[in-house]
Amino acid sequence: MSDLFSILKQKVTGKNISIVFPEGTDERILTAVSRLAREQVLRPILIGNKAAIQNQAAEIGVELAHIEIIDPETYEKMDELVQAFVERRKGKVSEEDARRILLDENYFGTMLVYTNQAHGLVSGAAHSTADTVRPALQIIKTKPGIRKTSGVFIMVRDEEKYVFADCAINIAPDSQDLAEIAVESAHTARMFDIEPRIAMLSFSTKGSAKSPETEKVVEAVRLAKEMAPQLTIDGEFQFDAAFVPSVAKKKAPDSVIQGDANVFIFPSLEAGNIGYKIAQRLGHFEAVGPILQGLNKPVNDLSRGCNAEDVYKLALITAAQALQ
Ligand SMILES: CC(C)(COP(=O)(O)OP(=O)(O)OC[C@H]1O[C@@H](n2cnc3c(N)ncnc32)[C@H](O)[C@@H]1OP(=O)(O)O)[C@@H](O)C(=O)NCCC(=O)NCCS
Ligand SMILES: CC(=O)OP(=O)(O)O
Repeated sequence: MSDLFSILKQKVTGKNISIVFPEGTDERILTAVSRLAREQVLRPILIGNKAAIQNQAAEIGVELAHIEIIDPETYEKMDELVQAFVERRKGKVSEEDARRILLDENYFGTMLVYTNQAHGLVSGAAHSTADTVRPALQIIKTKPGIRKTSGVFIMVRDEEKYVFADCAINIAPDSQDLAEIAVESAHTARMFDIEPRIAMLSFSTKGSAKSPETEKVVEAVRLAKEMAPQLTIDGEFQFDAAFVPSVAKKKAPDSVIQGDANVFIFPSLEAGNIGYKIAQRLGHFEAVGPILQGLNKPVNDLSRGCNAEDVYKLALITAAQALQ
C-alpha cells in the first residue's frame, strides 16, 4: 500500500470510527470489511439480511466475527428512524412513504449516519451513483455556505498523486459551480498532503479558442480567485498546458501554473468521468473515489467497476473525513 493510504490508516486506527456498508452481500464489500475489522482499523456495519450475508461470506471464505449486521426489515428502532426521516424531509414525504423508502439499504444506511449511529457510509459497488448519493443529498445535505456537493477522485500511481473533479455528480456545472468545485477540491487535496496547484480544464488555453464553453471556464477562474484569493489556480487550460512544462511555456508562458498542476477541474461531468476512467484504465492510475466533498457528514460512492482494495481505501478516506 502506498504511503498515502498507510498514513490515512494510521490516522484512523483506534478511533472507533463506524462506517456503514449498505451492500452487505457484495463480495468486494465483504472482503474489504472483513480486512478492516481484522486489522481493527474501524468498526464496519453491514446492512442486509443476516442469513444472506453470512451465506455469501461463507461461500467466499471471509470471516465476519464481531461485525454488526443490521437488517432494515427487522430493525427494532425503525419507528424512530421513520419519524426522523419524515422530519428531515418535512412536507416532501409521508410517513407511509418513509416506511417504504427506508427499506432501501442506501436510504437506511444514510439515516444511520444522519442520526449519529455511524460516522460515515460507503456504497456504490452494486448501485449507480444516482441511487447511492441521492439519499445523502436529501438527508445529509451540504455544509453551510456550500451550494453543491461534487465527486473527487484521488489518482495514484507510484509516487504520483493528483486530484480530479468533478467526475461524479454535477452533469452540467456552470461557472459558479466550477469555482466552488475548485475551492472544495483544494481542501480535499490537502487531506492527502497535496499542496493544491489547480488547473481549470478546457479544450482551449488562454483564449486559443472562444465559445460559450471556454467562456464558462474563464469566468469560473475569475470567480474562484475571488472566492479564495490565496489559492494557486489558473485556466482555462488544455490538459497538456496544465501538465507538461514545455507545453506550458509555449501556450501559457505567463501563468502561475507552469505545467505543474496537481488538481484538475473538468468543465463537465462528461469530461471528468471519461477523463478519470481513461487515466485509470489506460494510464494505470489507481482511482480511489468518488469522494463526495462539501457534505455535512462523509458519504462516499464507489464505481461499480471497483475491487476490494478500492473499497478498503475508500473506507479509510471516509473514516479520515469523519475525523475532520
Ligand atoms: C446527483 C443526481 C443523482 C441528483 O439528481 P436528482 O436526484 O434528480 O436531483 P434533484 O434535482 O431531484 O434533487 C434531489 C435533491 O438533491 C439535491 N441536490 C441535487 N444535486 C445536488 C448537488 N450537486 N449537491 C447538493 N445537493 C444536490 C437537491 O437540492 C434536492 O434536494 P431536496 O430534495 O432536499 O430539495 C444527478 O445529478 C445525477 O444523476 N448526476 C450524475 C450521476 C452519475 O451518473 N455520475 C456518473 C457516474 S459516477
Ligand atoms: C464513478 C463512476 O463512474 O461510477 P460507476 O462506474 O459505478 O458508474
